[in-house]
Amino acid sequence: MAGNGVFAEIYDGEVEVYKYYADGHWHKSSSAKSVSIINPTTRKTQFKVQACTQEEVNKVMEAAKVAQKAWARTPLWKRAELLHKAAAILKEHKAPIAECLVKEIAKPAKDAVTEVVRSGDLVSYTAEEGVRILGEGKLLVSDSFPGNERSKYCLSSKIPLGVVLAIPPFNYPVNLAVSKIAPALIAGNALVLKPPTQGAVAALHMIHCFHLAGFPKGLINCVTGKGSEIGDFLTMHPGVNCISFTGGDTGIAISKKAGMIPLQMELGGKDACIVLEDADLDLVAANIVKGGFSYSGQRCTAVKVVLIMDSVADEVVEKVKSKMGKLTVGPPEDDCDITPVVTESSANFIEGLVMDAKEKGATFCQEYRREGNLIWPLLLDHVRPDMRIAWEEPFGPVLPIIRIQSVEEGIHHCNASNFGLQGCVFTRDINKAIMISDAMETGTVQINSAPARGPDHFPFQGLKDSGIGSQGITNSINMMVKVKSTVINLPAPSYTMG
Ligand SMILES: NC(=O)C1=CN([C@@H]2O[C@H](COP(=O)(O)OP(=O)(O)OC[C@H]3O[C@@H](n4cnc5c(N)ncnc54)[C@H](OP(=O)(O)O)[C@@H]3O)[C@@H](O)[C@H]2O)C=CC1
Ligand SMILES: O=C(O)[C@H](O)COP(=O)(O)O
Repeated sequence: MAGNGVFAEIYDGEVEVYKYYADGHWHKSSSAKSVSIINPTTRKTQFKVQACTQEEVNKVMEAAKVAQKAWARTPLWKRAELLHKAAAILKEHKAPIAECLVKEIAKPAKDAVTEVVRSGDLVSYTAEEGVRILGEGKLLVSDSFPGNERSKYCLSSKIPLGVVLAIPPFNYPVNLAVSKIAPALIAGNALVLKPPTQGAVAALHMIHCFHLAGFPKGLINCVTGKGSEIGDFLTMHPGVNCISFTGGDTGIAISKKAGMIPLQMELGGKDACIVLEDADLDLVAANIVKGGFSYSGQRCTAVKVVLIMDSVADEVVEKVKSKMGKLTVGPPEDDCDITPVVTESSANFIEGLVMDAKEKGATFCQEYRREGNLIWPLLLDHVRPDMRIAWEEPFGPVLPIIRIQSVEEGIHHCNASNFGLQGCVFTRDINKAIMISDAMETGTVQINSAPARGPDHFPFQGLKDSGIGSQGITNSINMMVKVKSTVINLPAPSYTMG
């Protein structure tokens, strides 16, 4: 059960508020204020977390800075050992953490468990990858540059950045937190996590698993509060040496305000699915349903617009409709496919897109139905570029289909988007697939499968408004270090003899 057993320490039962984590301990905020987490299904307060103060953030940053210096001196194999321990504890306690995900973000029960297990695996893989890539440096010799003899040896190695600020979004509050925490730690950095409000309690449980693993005090910290209230103070804090953020347009605002520090931004997407006439239409339909409706479309990598050749559109629409009819709709506890979207304002936003499409003449393949935050899956056919849903990201179970007359028209629509996260193309012709992939202005193109971030060691990046930098385990480790060179100057040129 959440907040019980080994997790009792993180909960203040008297006032029913979860504590925040700093300097190796669980604390109540001096603000005496809390932030409510609303269960998307019941629309009632499920949990409360501390509203941390600026003073508390200052203390966390100071402690993190001190702890980081000692951590950077900790042998790499020991850092990896602790990460492996945390991963095992996380997986051992998957049930109570998954329970939080069900209650806070209405993630279907089985997917909630998968998120925690995937997170444990990600932490272990990062430990292994870190040992490999951080254990190696480079030796450069000077005589490769014109005019030089071999009188200088340059040793370059990877050193930590300092304090990494991690801000994940609501849809993967555990997995997208550890995808920042583990690379930061293996690389010798300290970490301050600001979890999303919806998902904060799952994140606090996850942090407790790192606490139980025995990381040094002050190295890992988790401050809670509304992003709109403490977000700016955190992201503009002089103690922060790197920000790794996943979320929506907030990330664009952060990148304008942050100082001269490395940024890793994974933002929104409008992932297009381009379907050619020669595609395997059963495969297409299965991937449209999986890609468009998993976790009710609340994935940055969800299929968010289908661009389909007119000649095969009718057949695909029928196949998709038939598969959508089998999706179960209801509470996450029952492991339904479609569950309530995260907040009422999110449901209202989705409804706004649907009503705009209705007014402008889109074809509704199902009746629009909503109860509270629960929106039934909806396919909108004959969507045109003048409709908002052709461009905006619903982050809900509503999928537009735009019929195209040529592949060029599909590529043009995809590239006219301000987003450039992922996209996919369905065809049996690999040559065409490669050429379309090259033409699509997105960070990743999937051939004959729906977009997806995983496996978690694959590079994952967005172009344009979809992000800065690249994630994936290896890229995240490399992003959270800087290069240090030490140059050995020899008294005379020296050449290695054969
Ligand atoms: N490319 C990717 O990998 C992904 C992108 N996304 C995108 O994220 C969006 C949905 O996620 P959502 O969580 O609603 O995104 P938001 O951008 O609203 O929030 C993301 C995180 O930022 C915090 N935050 C809010 N305001 C500030 C601020 N001023 N300064 C610092 N942090 C702040 C939030 O905290 P709080 O909850 O307290 O407001 C939350 O932890 C969609 O657009 C989606 O496409 C989502 C997942 C993955
Ligand atoms: O937040 C998201 O939506 C993810 O980064 C996408 O992850 P997934 O493709 O594994 O669902």
